[in-house]
Amino acid sequence: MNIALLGYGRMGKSIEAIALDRNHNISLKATSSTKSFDFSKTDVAIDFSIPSTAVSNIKSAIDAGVPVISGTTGWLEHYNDVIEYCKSNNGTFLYASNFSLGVNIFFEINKQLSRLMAKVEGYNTEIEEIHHTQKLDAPSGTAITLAEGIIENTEYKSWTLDNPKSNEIRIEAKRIPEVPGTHEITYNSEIDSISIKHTAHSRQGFALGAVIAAEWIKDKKGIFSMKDVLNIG
Ligand SMILES: NC(=O)C1=CN([C@@H]2O[C@H](COP(=O)(O)OP(=O)(O)OC[C@H]3O[C@@H](n4cnc5c(N)ncnc54)[C@H](OP(=O)(O)O)[C@@H]3O)[C@@H](O)[C@H]2O)C=CC1
Ligand SMILES: O=C(O)C1=N[C@H](C(=O)O)C[C@H](O)C1
Repeated sequence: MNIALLGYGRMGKSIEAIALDRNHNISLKATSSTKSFDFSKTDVAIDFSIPSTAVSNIKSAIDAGVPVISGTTGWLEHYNDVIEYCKSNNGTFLYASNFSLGVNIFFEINKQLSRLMAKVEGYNTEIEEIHHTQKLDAPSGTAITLAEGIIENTEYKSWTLDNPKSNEIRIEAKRIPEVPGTHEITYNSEIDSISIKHTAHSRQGFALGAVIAAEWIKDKKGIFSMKDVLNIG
């Protein structure tokens, strides 16, 4: 399969290594200096770029009739617009805030724990995420997905990075050099605390998940998520 990399930074390069290892070719390596994208030899596009350019990258692939997956975070206020664009152009699109298998299992554990915690009183929920200091967005896309999983099952209505109201989940975003991505959810009461935590040891899990998603989506039409790819949840 021929893969276009829309973004050739830390993730683009990790994806390239895994894609080549799985006998794929890289048809395009786009960076901030790439003027236009030539998709003529591309089967699937993978966008891991920056928040301000993700939407136009995704739409370019849809315009070219190329299935596109995106792992770029920090652009989700435009998610519905992209979905409408994809549907009206009969395109193929998959977004995941986190492509790693471990985190996608963690998303399901988070939802199950939140269902249990909704049945008891006296606990406050907090999410902590830690990433490297080059990260442009806060909170992480993964932390937002975790918060949404809790909101779905509890009385919480939204999340905040600031002082939380009683119906808000506080997300603390820490930036520490070289950390690939750590997420922890804690339920605190006066009596005890319950925590679940996922720690990425490298970017390999994100990159492998993205290549697996690209292989899966190649000949499909529509809007998908990692739940479709991994058949979990
Ligand atoms: N969903 C997931 O599993 C994961 C998501 N991410 C997310 O992926 C994104 C990328 O992360 P990371 O690789 O670490 O970031 P980097 O900063 O290392 O890479 C970003 C890349 O995007 C390129 N870029 C900038 N503008 C454009 C443009 N207009 N068109 C095409 N490419 C462009 C940059 O070009 P240049 O080199 O010229 O600056 C660079 O190559 C982030 O949003 C991050 O949060 C990260 C890990 C996992
Ligand atoms: O920027 C990163 O590095 C990461 N971003 C994603 C996010 O915002 O959740 C996924 C992963 O945690 C690494």
